[in-house]
Amino acid sequence: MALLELKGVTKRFGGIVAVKDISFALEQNEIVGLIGPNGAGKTTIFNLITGVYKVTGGKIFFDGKDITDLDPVSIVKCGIARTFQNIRLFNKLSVIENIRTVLFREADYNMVEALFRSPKVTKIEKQLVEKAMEYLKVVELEEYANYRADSLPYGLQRKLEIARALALKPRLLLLDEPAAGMNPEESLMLVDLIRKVKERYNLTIILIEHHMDVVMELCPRIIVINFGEMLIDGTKEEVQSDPRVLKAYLGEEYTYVKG
Ligand SMILES: Nc1ncnc2c1ncn2[C@@H]1O[C@H](COP(=O)(O)OP(=O)(O)OP(=O)(O)O)[C@@H](O)[C@H]1O
Repeated sequence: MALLELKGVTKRFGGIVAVKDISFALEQNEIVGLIGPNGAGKTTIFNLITGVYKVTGGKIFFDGKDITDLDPVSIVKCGIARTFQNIRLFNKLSVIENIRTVLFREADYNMVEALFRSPKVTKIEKQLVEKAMEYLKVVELEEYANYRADSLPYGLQRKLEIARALALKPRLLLLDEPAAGMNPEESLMLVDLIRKVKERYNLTIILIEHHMDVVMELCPRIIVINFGEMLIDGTKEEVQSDPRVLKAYLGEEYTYVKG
C-alpha cells in the first residue's frame, strides 16, 4: 500500500487555480523530487498535504487513512513533518530550545511537579535534553546547541529546521527548498545529510528544490509541476530528457547527467 496518495487534488484561490487535479502515490522509503518553475504550485501541494490549506477538490490518503480534512496538528500526529521555504525557527530561542519545543510533547509531568521541580521532573528534563542533543548530533549542530537560532548562518538554520522536523518522529518528511541560500559545498553536505537521515529514520521524503544537482543526486523519481498541473511523473532520466520539462523549466541547454 502507498504511504501517501493524492487523488485528483485541486486548490483554487479565488480565480487562481494553484493546483489542478494532481494525483500521485509514494511508496514507503521513496524519495521523490517535486520541481517546477516559480509559482507552479509546489509549496501549495505541501500546504495541502499538511492541512495548512484545505483542498478545493480531491482526496489525500496517508497510510491508507483519509487525511484530507484533518487539521495540521492531527496530520503531524499521523507522522508527517515538514520544513519551510522561508525558515520558521524560534529565532530568539537557542538551537537546543528549538528542538525542545517539539519534544515537550514527551514531557510526562504536570504543572505542580514542574513548579516544585520534583526529581521526576529533573530526570525527564535531563532525558529530553539528551534526546534534543541526539537530533543536533545527527545534523552536526551539537556545538551550536546554546547559540541563538538567528545567530546561525543560513545553511545551519536550514539544518536546524530538519532536526526539528525529525524530532516530530515523522514517517513522511516534506523538505521545501532545503538547499536555498546554500553554496555548492554546503549543498553537497546537505545531500549526504538527507541520505543519512532517510536511512537512519526510515523516512519517505518529498523534496522541493531548485538546485538541480541536489535533486538529481537524491531522487530517482521526479514529479514536475507547471501552472499547477502535472507535467510528468517519471524517472530522473525521463524528466531530464523530456522536451516539455526542458522548455518549461530546465532550459533547452540543460545537460546534467551525473547522479
Ligand atoms: N494563500 C494564497 N493566496 C492566494 N494565492 C496563493 C496562495 N498561496 C499560493 N498562491 C498562489 O498559488 C500559486 C502557486 O504558488 P506556490 O507557492 O505553491 O508555488 P511554488 O511552485 O511553490 O513556487 P516557488 O518555487 O516560487 O516557491 C501562485 O500563483 C501563488 O501566487
